[in-house]
Parts: sequence; structure tokens; C-alpha cells
Amino acid sequence: MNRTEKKFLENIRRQQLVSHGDAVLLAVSGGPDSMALLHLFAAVVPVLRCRLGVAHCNFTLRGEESDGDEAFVRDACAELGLECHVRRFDTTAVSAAWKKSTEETARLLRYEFFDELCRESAFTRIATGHHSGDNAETVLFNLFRGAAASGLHGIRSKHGKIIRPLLPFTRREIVAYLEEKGSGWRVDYTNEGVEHDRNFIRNRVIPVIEERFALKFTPSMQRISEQAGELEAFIEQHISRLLKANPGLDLAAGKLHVGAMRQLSIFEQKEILKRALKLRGLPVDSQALGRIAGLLDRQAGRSVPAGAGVEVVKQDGFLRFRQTGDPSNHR
Ligand SMILES: Nc1ncnc2c1ncn2[C@@H]1O[C@H](COP(=O)(O)OP(=O)(O)OP(=O)(O)O)[C@@H](O)[C@H]1O
Repeated sequence: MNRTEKKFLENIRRQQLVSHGDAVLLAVSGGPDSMALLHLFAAVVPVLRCRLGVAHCNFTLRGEESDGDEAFVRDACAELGLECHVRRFDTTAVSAAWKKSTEETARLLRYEFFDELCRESAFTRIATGHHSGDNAETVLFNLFRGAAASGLHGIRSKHGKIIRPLLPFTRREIVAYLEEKGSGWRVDYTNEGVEHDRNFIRNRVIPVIEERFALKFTPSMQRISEQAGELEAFIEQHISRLLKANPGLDLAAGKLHVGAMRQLSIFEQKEILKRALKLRGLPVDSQALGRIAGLLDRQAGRSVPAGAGVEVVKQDGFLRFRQTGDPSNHR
């Protein structure tokens, strides 16, 4: 086992991504990241003692190139003696029917296919090739979409059945590993444009940052996103304890005791309001949170809109969520 394979195995163990007896479905596009995932798993499988299989989606969006990717993945699986599940999709037609972008459609089709394979072929884990560069890109992307501090967690290494064992690796390490193994990979030239926000961040923004902060940027983003993930878990635990200990704060009934809320920090108040809004399927944004939290200091009888025909009123010592019957109240 070489150094990269040892690091890979060590990460899987440390984060408990795979257990003995698991059946791991590797999502392989043929690109460098998922090809590295394939070779790394093939190298450590005797130690992990799990079953391996591969899934490839041919989205038929790039004609012969797409078919070339499929053939490449099939050959690699045959060489490694791995079962290979391939499905072709008419992505353009499906995206028109679903009225979604081709990227979003491909994503949805991909996960639907993987879930189906889990059900039918008893896979217990789905592994993808996301690496630290993808994480940096996601953190920046979330930032520009207006994420809250705790939302900067980036890509999770484990989420339901999905595992991302390459997250601690950089693209540089991945390419070096493939070269060492003598493995090739496929290049998707459509990823090189800048018209989609994600590609713009990947191909335009990140290279400029890296030009100045060469080796610091990706590890810093990795650290921030790890801490944000831990912070999020901590907040979740803290707020659920707080709610349990305080019967005056009843999210399900939409009744929050004003006195109890005022004992809390503004951060805790907003976290509780966020959950109350989410529970009702109402939009959560910083303006709405500020408006509702502001009610705590206003006179009884005052109300503020919470969106989608719902308002929050201060009444009898409680903040109450109630239907106004006015669907034009979308703020
Ligand atoms: N055509 C494909 N067939 C199988 N797996 C794929 C395919 N395309 C992508 N994947 C899997 O998804 C991972 C991420 O790919 P990519 O970065 O293109 O997608 P993304 O949209 O950023 O990811 P996500 O699936 O989280 O939305 C790849 O490393 C690979 O594991």
C-alpha cells in the first residue's frame, strides 16, 4: 500500500465511513477524482473487507464524448474485476419535462439511479469523488448565495448513505496518485466554461485567489468548513436541550413564551425562530428573523408578517404564529 492509499484508509477509519460487511457503490464518471476513488478503493478493499460495485451515468449530453466516458469506465471496472452498473439517460428530454437545468436534472437522475441500485443490489454506501477543492468551491458558492455562518459547512464527509472519502485530498494529490498508478482519466471540457456560477468560481475566482495564497486557501477553507460543521452540530444539540428544558417554548404549537425568549441571547432567539419558521415551511431569512425577534420588545397586540399568509403576533405573553388568510402576505 502506498502513502496515498494509507492516508485514504486512515481517513475512512477515523471518520468511520465504511464498516466490515458494507457494500460500497462507487460513483464513477471517469474524471480524475472518481478514477482515483476507484483505484484507492480497489487497493484498500482487502483490508476493509467490504463489497465494491461501480455506477456510471451516461447523460448523453456530449455525444461521442459521453459514450467514450462510459466505455472508459467499463474497461477500468473489467480490469479491476468490479461489477459495473451503467444507465443511459436522455437528460435533455427529461430536463425539458421537469423544467429544470440540465445540471440539476443530471444530479437528480444520478441520485435516483444510485438509490435504486442500493435497493435492488443491496448497496449500503454510495461513495463520490468530491475532494478539498470541491469543498472550497462549495463554501464560496454558499457564501455568495447568502449562507449563515453555520451554513458554511461545505460538503459533508458523510450524509445518509453517501460518503466522500476523498475530501481531505487535493486535486494535486489525486493527479499524482493516478500518474503513479499509471491510470488515465477522462476530461469533461464543458466544465471549463464560466457561464455557470459554480464553474465561474472554480475556473475564474479560485485560480486568482490561489495565485496569491498558493497553498493556504484550500486547507483554510477545509478548516473553516470543518469547524462550521462542528459548530452546527453543537448549536443543534444546544437548542434542542434548551427547548426540552423550557415548556414555554413550544415550536409545534407555534407558541413562544416572551419571558422565556427574553432570557436568551439574540443568537438563541433567532435559532429558535428559524426552527419555528422551518417547521411551518416558511421562508427563513435574516430580515424575517430580525423582524420577529424585534416583536419581543414591542407592545402586546403587535404583529409582523412571516410570509405565505402567516403572521406572528405578541399576545398574552406569547409570540404566536397564526394564519392571516391573506396569501398576499409573502414577506
Ligand atoms: N456521470 C456520472 N456517473 C457516476 N458518478 C458521477 C457522474 N458524474 C459525477 N459523478 C459523481 O459525483 C461526484 C461529483 O461530481 P461533480 O463535481 O460533477 O458533481 P456535483 O454536482 O458537484 O456533485 P453533487 O453530486 O454533490 O451535486 C463525482 O466525483 C462522482 O463521484
